[in-house]
Amino acid sequence: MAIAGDMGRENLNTWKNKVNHCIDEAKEKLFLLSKDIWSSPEIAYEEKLAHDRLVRFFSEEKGWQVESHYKLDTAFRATWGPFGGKDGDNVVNVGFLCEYDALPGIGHACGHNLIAEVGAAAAIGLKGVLESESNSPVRVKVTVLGTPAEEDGGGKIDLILAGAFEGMDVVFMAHPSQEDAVYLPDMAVHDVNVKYHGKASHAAAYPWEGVNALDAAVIAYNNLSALRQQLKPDWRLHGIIKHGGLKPNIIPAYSELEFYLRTPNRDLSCLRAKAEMCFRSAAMATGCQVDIMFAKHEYHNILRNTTLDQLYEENGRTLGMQFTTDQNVLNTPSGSTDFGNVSYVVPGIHPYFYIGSDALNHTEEYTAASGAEEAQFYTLRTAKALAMTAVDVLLRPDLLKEVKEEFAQGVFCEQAVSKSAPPAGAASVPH
Ligand SMILES: NCCC[C@H](NC(=O)CCN)C(=O)O
Repeated sequence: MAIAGDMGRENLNTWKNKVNHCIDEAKEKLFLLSKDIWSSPEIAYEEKLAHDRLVRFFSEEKGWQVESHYKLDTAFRATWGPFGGKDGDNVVNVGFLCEYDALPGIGHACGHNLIAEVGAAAAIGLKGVLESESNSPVRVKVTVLGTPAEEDGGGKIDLILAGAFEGMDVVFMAHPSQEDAVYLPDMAVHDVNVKYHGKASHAAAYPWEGVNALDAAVIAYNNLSALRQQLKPDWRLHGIIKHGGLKPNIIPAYSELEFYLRTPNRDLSCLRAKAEMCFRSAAMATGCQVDIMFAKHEYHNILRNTTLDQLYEENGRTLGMQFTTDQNVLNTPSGSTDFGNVSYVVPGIHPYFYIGSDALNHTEEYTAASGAEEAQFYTLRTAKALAMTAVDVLLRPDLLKEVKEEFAQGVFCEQAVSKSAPPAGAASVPH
């Protein structure tokens, strides 16, 4: 990777130091932003307070154009620029993503308040250096997208379909974890909701008149547990019984399950077909009617961009990050994210970051860690590494071209591998 002649390493370092300085200067208000989001956890598509708080944050900053309720009720967009370069130059549009949805019952147990903070901090850092350096060789626009509903539904996929990512050249976000990792293998996932309809009856007086929907749910659950043993080691299949009846002496007329089906790449069709047989056979065994409703969106696996990964790692190291080398962590399928779909439409990165705690995501301990002051150092360090990587993309000649070439090649290869994968945002499949 080359460094510009007249914009050599010294200049690059000056820019990066300024980025870090701007982020440090804003640290109090960034912590307040994060803490406010953390204190009022809201689930997917209901992040009204978080939306309003982030909109207020960017409206109070100078120079940002802020669009509330941008294409979705709880999404927003804040843009700054174009700035620098010469009139008529191509504009490089750098995107930072904020997530801010919480989990039901346990609040910000995945630390999405910190994702919002990282996105806001990195954007402020990049804008800060561009403003203070009047000689930006490229014409730059900074875009912050507030993307709701990562834990459920896939707000980023809604936004992709609504055109919100059009015109972006590169996109950055980071996710809290137990370690710093440039990349962890996030999987494709398709959520499915299953309802069994039976017939109520007195469970002791005339049980033979009933059709037991809870039995159907339990049989389906067991079918899927048996299926799991036959699946590839890197596939995942897991779920809950959401409704299982009202009272022991009423044969349950209704039950409901929710399952997530995951594979390492976008072709979920085989797992979907196998799971469907499990659900249908349980209906047949019990005489229930079944409704199988797949979620409207599938999440894709993340398409890696190693050019960006490498830069992020270099920048992170200069800030003292120690990236995990544990092969178990690096190669074990982690969860899923709707950033996977973004990674197929815009080149980008989604590194993971340590937040000062060994607690595991989706636990109450992680909720506490996400709101703790200790997480702040790591969160801002991550924002700095992202913004520094954006500086590399802007200042190093031909780097953006390299990033885009790798992206195009990656999309092409993935398409060849999973020819049968449905397009992003495939319609829900009622049965
Ligand atoms: N229904 C989609 C679930 C997404 C969820 N995401 C996370 O936990 C964020 C960390 N990757 C998941 O269960 O993977």
